[in-house]
Amino acid sequence: MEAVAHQGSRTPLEFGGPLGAAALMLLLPATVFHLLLVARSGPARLLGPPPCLPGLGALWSPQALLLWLAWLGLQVALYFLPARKVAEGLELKDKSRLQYPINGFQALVLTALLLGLGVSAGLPLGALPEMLLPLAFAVTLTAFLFSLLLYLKALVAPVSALAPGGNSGERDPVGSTMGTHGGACPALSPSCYSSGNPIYDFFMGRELNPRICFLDLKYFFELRPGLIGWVLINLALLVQEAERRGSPSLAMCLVNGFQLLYVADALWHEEAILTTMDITHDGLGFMLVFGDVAWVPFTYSLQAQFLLHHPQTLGLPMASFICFIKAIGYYIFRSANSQKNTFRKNPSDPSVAGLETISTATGRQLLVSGWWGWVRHPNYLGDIIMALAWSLTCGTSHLLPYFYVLYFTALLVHREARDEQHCLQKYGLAWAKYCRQVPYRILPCIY
Ligand SMILES: NC(=O)C1=CN([C@@H]2O[C@H](COP(=O)(O)OP(=O)(O)OC[C@H]3O[C@@H](n4cnc5c(N)ncnc54)[C@H](OP(=O)(O)O)[C@@H]3O)[C@@H](O)[C@H]2O)C=CC1
Ligand SMILES: CC(C)CCC[C@@H](C)[C@H]1CC=C2C3=C(CC[C@@]21C)[C@@]1(C)CC[C@H](O)C[C@@H]1CC3
Repeated sequence: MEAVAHQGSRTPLEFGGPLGAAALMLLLPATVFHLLLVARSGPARLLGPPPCLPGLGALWSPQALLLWLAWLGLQVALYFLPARKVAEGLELKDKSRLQYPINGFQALVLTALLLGLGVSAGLPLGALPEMLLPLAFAVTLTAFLFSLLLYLKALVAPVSALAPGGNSGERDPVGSTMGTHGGACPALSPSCYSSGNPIYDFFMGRELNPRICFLDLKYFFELRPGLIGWVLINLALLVQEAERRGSPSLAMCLVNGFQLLYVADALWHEEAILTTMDITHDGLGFMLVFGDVAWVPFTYSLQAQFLLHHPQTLGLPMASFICFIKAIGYYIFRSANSQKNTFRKNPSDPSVAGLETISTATGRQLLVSGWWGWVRHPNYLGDIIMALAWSLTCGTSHLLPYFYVLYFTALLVHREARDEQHCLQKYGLAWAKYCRQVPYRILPCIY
């Protein structure tokens, strides 16, 4: 995922430029299908070939497409229900701020209630695991189609609506935009917000906050259909395991509980997503659309998929040890995220007022003690520790369930590098000082 410079440009393109983007557009869906196939195979080899390649008949199912569209429709409807709060996003280029409903947790609870009603009325939830392959196929097709519509929409969007980054349109400190055609280009020229390569722009996305009325597509996709869909798939795998074996295993219950906690936590702290680089910086293109709706539900449920086909007996001592690891990871993840969010909202809040800070030229401050004085991304460390706990529920006989830990570590290392660049641009010398005071990025004394 090394950055390459576009010809004549001053801003490097990400993910290896157009070639890398094209390769990822093939590789990411191929990985989803590979994992779905090997998880149900006897040897469950992460690196081996899948037992057999499915034909179009096994992939294409109109029912799966209908099910996916119905799920999407349900999540859209829940998005429009009255929210406990309407939050404002960060200030945009034209000085306006967008509004976002804070009702993701409510959507999760209502989905659970509707599902409960459905199951008591005879909905065969345990049949869902048999549909994972055609479902993933339908979701992948719609992700391609939807990204194409977004790409076309961005062609007619005003320049003020285009993403400042992800497509080599980073702002330099004097307000012009470092474009792709060599030298600084005028901030209002659309070509400054495009790599000039349709494949790259399709992959990275160009429009920052595409909306259909009040429906903010990026915010919606990042938190609703895929994230809640992940919990639903896990639950369906648990139900099928109970149907096959009389009761769900301890390992399956732990994975379901841990990942439900993770999703519920994200939805409970939904407002925090508004300051992430995905929302404030990246365009909405294939990477995020596919990542949100296909990659998250179908690969993040890998441990539960593996457990259905490869039952593990987990003794109480091992289960307690795994719960302990999960608790440590969650504690670091949640306290670090909350400390920064509280500090950003109100630096004089008693819980953060005593922490040491560095002032920056923007008027904002950086924490240099507490969690953020330990390493520069304590929340990533907590997240990786939790990922390890999820995989440990699957035992140590196979590498496959550890795919998530490996992928996730790579994702966060790459994300940390991108965030570092943004912070260096934003905070300049103050960021360099922070890096000197807190030299390690994610893992104390090592990285
Ligand atoms: N499960 C998954 O697939 C994924 C999970 N995640 C998780 O989502 C959460 C959010 O991650 P992400 O958005 O990447 O990044 P962070 O929440 O770590 O946010 C980074 C931002 O925090 C601010 N910041 C950095 N250092 C300091 C400091 N010392 N003091 C004050 N502010 C600071 C900067 O923004 P500013 O100064 O502008 O406020 C920086 O850009 C994490 O817990 C991560 O683990 C993320 C990606 C994928
Ligand atoms: C397909 C590619 C390999 C990359 C896709 C990336 C996406 C899967 C992730 C980008 C940022 C994400 C965040 C979350 C889920 C994964 C994606 C969408 C969270 C919502 C997970 C829960 C956390 O509490 C907040 C995260 C914010 C970023």
